[in-house]
Amino acid sequence: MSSKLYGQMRASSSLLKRLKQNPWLFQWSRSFTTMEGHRPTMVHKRSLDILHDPWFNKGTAFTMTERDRLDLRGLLPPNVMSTEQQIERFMADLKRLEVQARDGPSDPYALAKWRILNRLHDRNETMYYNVLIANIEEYAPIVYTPTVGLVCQNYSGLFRRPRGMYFSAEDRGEMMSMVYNWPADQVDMIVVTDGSRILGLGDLGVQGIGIAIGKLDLYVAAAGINPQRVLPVMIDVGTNNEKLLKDPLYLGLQRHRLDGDEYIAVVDEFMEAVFTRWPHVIVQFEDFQSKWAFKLLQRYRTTYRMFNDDVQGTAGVAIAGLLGAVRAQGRPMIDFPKQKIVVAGAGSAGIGVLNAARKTMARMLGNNESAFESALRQFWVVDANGLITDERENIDPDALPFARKIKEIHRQGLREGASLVEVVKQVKPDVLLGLSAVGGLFSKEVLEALKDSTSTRPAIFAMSNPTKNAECSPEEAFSVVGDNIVFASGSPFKDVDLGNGHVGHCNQGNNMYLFPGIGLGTLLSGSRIISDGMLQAAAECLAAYMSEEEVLKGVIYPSISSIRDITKEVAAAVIKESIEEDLAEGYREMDARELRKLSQEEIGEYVKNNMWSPDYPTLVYKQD
Ligand SMILES: NC(=O)C1=CN([C@@H]2O[C@H](COP(=O)(O)OP(=O)(O)OC[C@H]3O[C@@H](n4cnc5c(N)ncnc54)[C@H](O)[C@@H]3O)[C@@H](O)[C@H]2O)C=CC1
Ligand SMILES: CC(=O)C(=O)O
Ligand SMILES: [Mg+2]
Repeated sequence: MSSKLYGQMRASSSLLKRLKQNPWLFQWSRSFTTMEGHRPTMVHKRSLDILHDPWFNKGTAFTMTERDRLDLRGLLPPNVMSTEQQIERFMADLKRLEVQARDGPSDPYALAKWRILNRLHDRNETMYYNVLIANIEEYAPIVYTPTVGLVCQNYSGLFRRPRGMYFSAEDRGEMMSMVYNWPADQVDMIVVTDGSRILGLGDLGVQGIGIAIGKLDLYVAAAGINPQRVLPVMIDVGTNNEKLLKDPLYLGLQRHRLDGDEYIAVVDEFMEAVFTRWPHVIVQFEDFQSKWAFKLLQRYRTTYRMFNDDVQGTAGVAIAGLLGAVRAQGRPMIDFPKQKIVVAGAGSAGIGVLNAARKTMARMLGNNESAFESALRQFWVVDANGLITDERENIDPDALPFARKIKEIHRQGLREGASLVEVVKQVKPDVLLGLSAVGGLFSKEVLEALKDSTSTRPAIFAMSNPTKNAECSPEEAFSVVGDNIVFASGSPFKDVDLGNGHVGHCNQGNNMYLFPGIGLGTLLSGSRIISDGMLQAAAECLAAYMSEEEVLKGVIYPSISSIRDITKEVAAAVIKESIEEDLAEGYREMDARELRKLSQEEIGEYVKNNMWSPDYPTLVYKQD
């Protein structure tokens, strides 16, 4: 105890008296003076308990040695901040909010709403999910696209309390033990990203954890996964975003991304660690750059319960929408293989959609090799370098099957690298689908060209996220191409008033209609892996969800207000398929044999009964 403080205490007889009567006050004063004297403070807690205790929490300022001593490694972003930096980060964020509230995005208060919801999430999960579920239409655009994009872009400023785990390149060799720093013994769902391609916003490094949190919010709200059993994960292998590399307040590793075998070794170690601690967990890969999205999917999909949402979830949602667009023309779904489809964007999402659409067409055409080959003639793929043909040098192997033969293309009046507008003019497609991350790519000229479509009802899918990356808005589409189109976008837009009491319907074509059901169905079936058949069953279920009357009105996806119901149906379809493929091993007391005995209706009940609802449980105190 410092002599100065001791002297002050002696001088205060009333304080001494109070100290004698209240020993805890004495303890407090001792710990205060020891802190003054830089002697350690004893704490009787570790891990998240420390971070959730405002008395002891230092947040991002915990040093690495303290993080190891207190079981905090992995529970905080890896860059250790000084006190000054912490304050600077907070102040910079506060200022940013003021600017955004003045002249920010379309909803200037979106970020402020996110903060308020996030604070509630930190304080009271049951209430948070109650609010989210009851107001899903209003708040999905806040916790998910588009606002989650803004949140990720500003995450280093917004970060307050940790949520989820960070496995960084600096944690190599430690992951198997640090996974035990997570307090929950049971984890059902992990959403993991490496932050390399967040929505259409590019490499956001460690800040991409926001997307994993947003996706898991939908897992809880739509699929009824217990919020205590979800885990958002960031694998921080560095960033190639030069702005973040130069920003002293950036919370992630400030080094260029690991690549090649070093990168794979980190992801391998993470997968091994989480499946060792939680053998039944399901891992959703989210927003990995295409370079790794396909490779990691192939690497893990036959050994682990995992899927890639951008490749596989998006594909299923697109197939459901494409089949809806055929029905909206008043034609049977079986006419799908006759559709001419121009796809702008050949990344993880675009190629995922193309592969699934090709397979669906091939199945409808007889499911043989020639059907598989002839289906390819229905697609024209345009990327940043224009139309992809077999004349293209250094073609991405995943895009190769969709490269058009140059002779055929010349006959159509096209060439290698032809622009999107040229392609639309020559092909006159039934469908124009964008997964390019380029806002406004479907320019007035492109949309004008689509007016010559040979379809009775052209379909436009502007699927890139967030809102500013949409290839066009519904207003632009309806006003240029005409009232008789089908329109879908990845982020939500309002319906368009076409005048005379008519409404141009804006569908939200987003993988949120499938991933929660794929996860829930896999969990409740206890399927060993997530097969193509299970994903196909999910897509078909979504396609069949819309009534004839709805699709004829151009409504090809459900309203988000029914997301819990559609998720339940999708989960049931996934379970049924996993039983048929003999992959289901059961879940808890519902073993594989019992599962096989369930009727369609009983599977539906089983799903419903296992969905978590935000009701306060009765609490009983138990001493240690
Ligand atoms: N609606 C939904 O459910 C989903 C939407 N997305 C969105 O799709 C977009 C793309 O995602 P990824 O495929 O993973 O990205 P990516 O970066 O792997 O691929 C982007 C592709 O667009 C191409 N591209 C760039 N400029 C172009 C141009 N001017 N014209 C034509 N193509 C161009 C690139 O060459 C590349 O092939 C993102 O905005 C993402 O938010 C992704 C998954 C789901
Ligand atoms: C929706 C989604 O997964 C994406 O834009 O990446
Ligand atoms: Mg994604």
